[in-house]
Amino acid sequence: MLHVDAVTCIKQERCLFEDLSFTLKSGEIMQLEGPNGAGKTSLLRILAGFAEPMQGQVKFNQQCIGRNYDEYAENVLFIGHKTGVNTALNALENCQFWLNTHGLESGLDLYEVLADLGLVGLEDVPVRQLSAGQQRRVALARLWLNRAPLWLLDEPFTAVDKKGVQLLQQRFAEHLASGGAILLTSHQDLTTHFDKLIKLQLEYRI
Ligand SMILES: Nc1ncnc2c1ncn2[C@@H]1O[C@H](COP(=O)(O)OP(=O)(O)OP(=O)(O)O)[C@@H](O)[C@H]1O
Repeated sequence: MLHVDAVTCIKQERCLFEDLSFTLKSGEIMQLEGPNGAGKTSLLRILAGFAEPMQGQVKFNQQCIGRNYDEYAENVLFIGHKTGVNTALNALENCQFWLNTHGLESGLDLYEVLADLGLVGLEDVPVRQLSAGQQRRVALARLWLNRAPLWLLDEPFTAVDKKGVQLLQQRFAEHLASGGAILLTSHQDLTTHFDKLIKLQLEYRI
């Protein structure tokens, strides 16, 4: 699904990674590990097409992602540190917005999705009035609303409690079983066993 070919990234005259190559196939989950500043977010942003690598290529289904970016964007779900949630809107309105912008009629009961995420009774509260973990849960509702096969998730468990982490990993398993692929950064180990878990370590280079 995703093919990273000899990618190099330099920021502020520091080489974060050089000649990095790997493949992520359907059904596989990759955890990017490494110390703060190693370049995990920088790599995810390159894979999402938000930043250009200094050298190398990123291919999705054999095609360079820049070649038909709009098509690629439909196939990838990126959830970064900035969650993309409109905090002036409530959880339900955010979900409706995501469904509308992706042109999806999911047929899902949004109240049910938000209930699964532990947001019962909070659907109508502006997101800015929710706790950090609850705001993160609203952002992660996109994992239930999106049909993109490739998920790029930057620290998805930040501020999420243990039960929430379990729920997310359950969702990951469903996504992988239906042919999706996931690349995530996380400073904590996954607690669910995934048969096809690949770990990629980025070192802090000086
Ligand atoms: N917007 C930016 N402008 C310039 N340099 C940046 C920018 N963002 C990050 N960097 C540089 O790139 C390096 C790698 O940052 P990055 O966010 O990719 O690391 P990370 O491995 O995701 O770290 P963390 O674990 O803290 O999230 C940083 O040390 C910083 O010097």
